[in-house]
Parts: sequence; C-alpha cells; structure tokens
Amino acid sequence: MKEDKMSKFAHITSVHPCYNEKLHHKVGRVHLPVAPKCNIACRFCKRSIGAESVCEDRPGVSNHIMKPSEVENYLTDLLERMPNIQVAGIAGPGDSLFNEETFETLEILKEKFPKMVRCLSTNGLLLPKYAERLAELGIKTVTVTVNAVDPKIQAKIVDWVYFEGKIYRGEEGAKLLIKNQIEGVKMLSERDVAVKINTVLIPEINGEHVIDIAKTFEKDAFVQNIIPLIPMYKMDNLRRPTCEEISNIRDTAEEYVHQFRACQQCRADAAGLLSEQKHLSEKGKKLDIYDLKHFSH
Ligand SMILES: C[S@@+](CC[C@H](N)C(=O)[O-])C[C@H]1O[C@@H](n2cnc3c(N)ncnc32)[C@H](O)[C@@H]1O
Ligand code: SF4
Ligand code: SF4
Repeated sequence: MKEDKMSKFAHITSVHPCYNEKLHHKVGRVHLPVAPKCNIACRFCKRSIGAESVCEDRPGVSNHIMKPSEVENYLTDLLERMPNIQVAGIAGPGDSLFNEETFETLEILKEKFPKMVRCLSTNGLLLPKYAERLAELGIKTVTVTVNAVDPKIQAKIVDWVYFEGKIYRGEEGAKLLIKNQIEGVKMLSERDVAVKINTVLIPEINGEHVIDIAKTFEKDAFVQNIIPLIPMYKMDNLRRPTCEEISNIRDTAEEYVHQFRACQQCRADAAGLLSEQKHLSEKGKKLDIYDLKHFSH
C-alpha cells in the first residue's frame, strides 16, 4: 500500500521538500502568513506576531500578517532573490481554512504563479466544507494536524472548538474535531490530494496513542510527520519527547503510514531552502499588520 502511494504521488515527492528530505538543499518553499484567526484552542499553541517574534523559530510565529493584495509583489520580489522557491504554502499563523484570505491567496497563486506547488496546513475542522474547493483550486498537498483520534485524549489537548457559530468544549468539541478530520482527510484522498498528517508528540498525553492515529489514517494519508512538543503556553509544564522516543514511535508508525523525519517546525513566514533558517523579518520587508483583534486566543 505504501509503495502504491509512492508512485501515485511521485509528482509531489519530486518537487516538494516536505515530502522528500533529499530536496532540502535544492528546492525552497515560502509560507505566506495570510491566516491569523483560529477556530480551535490547542493548549500548546501561542501565536506571536510582530517585533517580539523576530528571534523565535517555531510554528505560529510571524513577523507580519500579509494581506492577499500584497502576495503578488512579495512573491515576485522573493523569486528574483530566491529562484529555487517552487512551493508556496499557507501555515497560519492561525488556521488556514478559517480565514477567507487563504482562498483569495490561493486564487492569486493559481492565476499569477501557476507553476508553483500550492499547499496549506489546517486542523481539519473545516475540511468537509472545503475539501472540494481545495481540489478545484488545484491544491495537491494538504497538511492536517491530528493529535488524537480518541475524544478523551483530544480533550486534554484542545480546550474548545468553534464550529458554525457555537463553541464546543471538552469531549464534545474533541469528538466533532476528530469526526471532521477523518471525514475531511478521506474526501481529500478521494480527490487525489496528498495528505500529510502532522502529529505533535506530547509524551504524557498522546505518547502511547500516536500509533492509533497512524492506523486510523493508514488508507487515506500519504505521509505522517510526528513532531516534538515545544513546551509552552498551557503546556509549558510538560516535557519535550527525547530523540529516542520520537525515533521509536516513528519506526512503529512507519508500519502503517510512511514517516517524514526532517520537519524543521518552521515559522508561518518562513522562506527559502529548508537547510537555511530565513523568514520575512530578515528581509527588512515592511508589510502592514492589520487588525489583530481577530485572534481567537
Ligand atoms: C501553528 S499551526 C498552523 C496551521 C494549522 N492551524 C494547524 O494546526 O495545522 C502549524 C503547526 O504547528 C504545530 N504547533 C503549534 N504549536 C506547537 C508547539 N508548541 N509544539 C509543537 N508543534 C506546535 C501545530 O500543531 C501545527 O502542526
Ligand atoms: S489549530 Fe493550529 S493555529 Fe490553531 S491553536 Fe491549534 S496549532 Fe494553533
Ligand atoms: S514546518 Fe515542516 S512540513 Fe512545514 S515547511 Fe517546515 S519542514 Fe516542511
């Protein structure tokens, strides 16, 4: 099964550095930080925007929120300086699908930069609503973060879920999130979109459960990316997994889903080769920061 998927998605592994570690020194990617709001509250996630974020190298961090109208000039300028960039993705800093700006940006990319591989990452809550639209927009790769498939465990990771005008807390919210993640990933897979499952390994909470996640997505995910918890925010008292723990869990999960082992846990405004560490703020680029009151938490 894994080998079948490898040949099915050869067009992705030949160009995307996050699906092929061998491309880290050759093909660059850029994250466009156009999506500030989030519709769920992960206990480990703290978004940081602006000057205070300059030295932080982790997901959820961006020097600016970019407007879709700024994307064309930004990318044109960036590609002149970094012609190796072939992948443009939206990784928040909030949830891509919860921000209309994501879709505006994908339209701009499709029209103005048609050769660029377009991708995004999401918690998956809105995937059943948008999977079809993403496929129509020519999205070939989507990352879905799934940290548990058991509502009891998920409820320890996510405080609340905002869906169709209502807030759901605890196991009720967790159940809804998991249901939509599973359904959404299946819909993407049926549309030949290569799905990467991101799983944050939190040893005390989902350490023994990560294999169940791999089993759940054996059929519909192309690859799984198990990443270590960066202890912070409401999980700053928990420990980061050891390299040995991560490696052992990846080896076991590999039985079910191919494992990506070289994630750099990039910022929402990262740009360049994965073997470099660069982001917007290093380019002296000035973009407008707009209304950060949109942030949910
Ligand atoms: C900031 S999110 C943005 C995209 C989308 N909202 C999502 O969750 O996939 C990007 C990735 O960073 C991960 N992340 C955020 N905070 C983290 C932390 N403290 N430790 C490890 N991973 C973290 C998320 O789980 C997700 O896989
Ligand atoms: S879904 Fe993504 S952006 Fe939202 S709280 Fe969780 S990690 Fe942060
Ligand atoms: S965060 Fe990981 S998967 Fe995303 S661009 Fe960086 S290396 Fe690739």
